[in-house]
Amino acid sequence: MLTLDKLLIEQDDFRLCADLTLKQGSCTAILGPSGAGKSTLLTTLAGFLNPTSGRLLWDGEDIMAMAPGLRPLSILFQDQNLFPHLSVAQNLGLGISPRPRLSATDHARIAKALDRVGLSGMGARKPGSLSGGQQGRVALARCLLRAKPLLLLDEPFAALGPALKADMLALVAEIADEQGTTVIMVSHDPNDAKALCSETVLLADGVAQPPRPTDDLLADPPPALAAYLGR
Ligand SMILES: Nc1ncnc2c1ncn2[C@@H]1O[C@H](COP(=O)(O)OP(=O)(O)OP(=O)(O)O)[C@@H](O)[C@H]1O
Repeated sequence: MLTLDKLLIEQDDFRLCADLTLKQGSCTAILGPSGAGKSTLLTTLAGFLNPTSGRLLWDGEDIMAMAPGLRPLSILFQDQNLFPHLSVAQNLGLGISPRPRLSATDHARIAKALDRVGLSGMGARKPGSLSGGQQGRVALARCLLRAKPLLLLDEPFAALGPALKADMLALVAEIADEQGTTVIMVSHDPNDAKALCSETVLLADGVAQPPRPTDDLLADPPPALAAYLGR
């Protein structure tokens, strides 16, 4: 269970309060107008930004004092964060260990992860020689290898066409299901929320509201969400 306990995030004159709980293994979308603080919230969960006050608990343990790399989570951004000078396999190796030299076991795990995301045999390629969709798969494979219990997605597939994006969301759902991962996904597209997330947190007017069933929220959106959806 992930608990945002009276979290207050402030940046200059921006303020966001979050007091809510996400169930283990759940998949939650974060929807809200531009500038509402969706990315800021993920950045705070990931440990790159300190909140002004409040606690962040994973399974009852306060993880706020943990450095980003030690938190029980992986984060996937739109730009995928792949190192261009490293091969796909080396990029994936960084998900397992910071050592430059990988063991035979590491190589076997990397090959299996590549296979899982449909990129068998592409380990020697450089990210620049892959399509955007393939790069997304590599980044997802790296999260798979890290095998952290929490996966944060900040619009990672926004640049992909609708069919590819749907494929990637389906793959995330499958992998999260297999690993029992708790997923939090920022998106601008309510259809993404519907496709992947049974629950949605609405961010508006400085508040992250407790999660509600996505279908209910979209069928009867509160005014801030209705305005955002153009209804
Ligand atoms: N480094 C920063 N310093 C000060 N304010 C910031 C900083 N980064 C973001 N903000 C402000 O925080 C607020 C939330 O920004 P954020 O990027 O989290 O919103 P968002 O909901 O993800 O928006 P979008 O949907 O447009 O990506 C905005 O008002 C933004 O101007």
